[in-house]
Amino acid sequence: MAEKDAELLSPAAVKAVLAEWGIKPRKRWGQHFLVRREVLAKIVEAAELSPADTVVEVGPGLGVLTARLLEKAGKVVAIELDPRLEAFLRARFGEHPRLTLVRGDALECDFDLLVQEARGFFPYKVVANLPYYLTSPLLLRLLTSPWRISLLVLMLQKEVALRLLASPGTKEYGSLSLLVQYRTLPSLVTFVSRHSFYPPPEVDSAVVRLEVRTRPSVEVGDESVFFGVVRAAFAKRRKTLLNALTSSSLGLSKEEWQRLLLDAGIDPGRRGETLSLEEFARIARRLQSNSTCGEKP
Ligand SMILES: C[S@@+](CC[C@H](N)C(=O)[O-])C[C@H]1O[C@@H](n2cnc3c(N)ncnc32)[C@H](O)[C@@H]1O
Repeated sequence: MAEKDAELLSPAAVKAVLAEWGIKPRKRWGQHFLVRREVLAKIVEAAELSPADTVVEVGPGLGVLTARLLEKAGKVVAIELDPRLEAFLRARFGEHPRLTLVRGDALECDFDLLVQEARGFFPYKVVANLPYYLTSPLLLRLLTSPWRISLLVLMLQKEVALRLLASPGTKEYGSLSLLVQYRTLPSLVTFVSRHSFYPPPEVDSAVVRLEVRTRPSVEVGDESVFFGVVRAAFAKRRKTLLNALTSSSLGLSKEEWQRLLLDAGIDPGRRGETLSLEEFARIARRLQSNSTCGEKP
């Protein structure tokens, strides 16, 4: 296995294996294979794996990361969409006793159920070099499902990584930053050049580590109200918070929003992108206390 690994860590080796198996990489499935040993090492290190860990890997591809996860973790559940790569992986890993290979779309899978079926341990970790098109929908699903995940270590497009880590008032800050920072403690592991992949993508990447919080970072009451306020504020980035909220479907008049924002200690003339998580939470809590009293402000 070690020898085979070494072979798959150069563009020439990956190219040759793909040709041998008649696999043409599909751009729309984000098939850019990692060929840098140091990056693999950083991903595995950031996941802090032990034999007590179960890892779900999304998109194992040719299995370079899978092999390293298997060296450190107790169990690995790998979900691959492409039947051609699934066939390759089955040949590569054989009947590995600690690997469960699932052929399917990660967006359709219930991760908790897969781990349970694989007799894995909870909470588990998610480690993946993600196809770019999948990043936002998958993150949304992973962070809004009641699944028992303790940590995510993900390779994603650099620009998306910067959005996850962004602070209020920056152009990268948006609803994805808020969701991630609400649910997790995010940190940057490393930036990764496009030349670390074969075939190289058109953008650079980054690895991020998202430590899932046991409790969200702020008290928001009903989360659907909180995320409704966040979505409304960012739907019209150029508008003031007052105008963005008034034109949303949240149901208050301009005067009502004006009063609610002032009561929450927030200047209605600010833009949504300048508000911190705590300030959004304050608006959401006010909105809920209004409606539970049956009285509009
Ligand atoms: C960026 S490549 C990473 C491959 C490998 N892990 C590596 O690091 O070299 C993304 C992988 O995700 C797979 N993939 C794409 N869409 C997927 C989906 N919806 N569910 C599961 N796997 C998917 C692709 O076929 C590909 O193997």
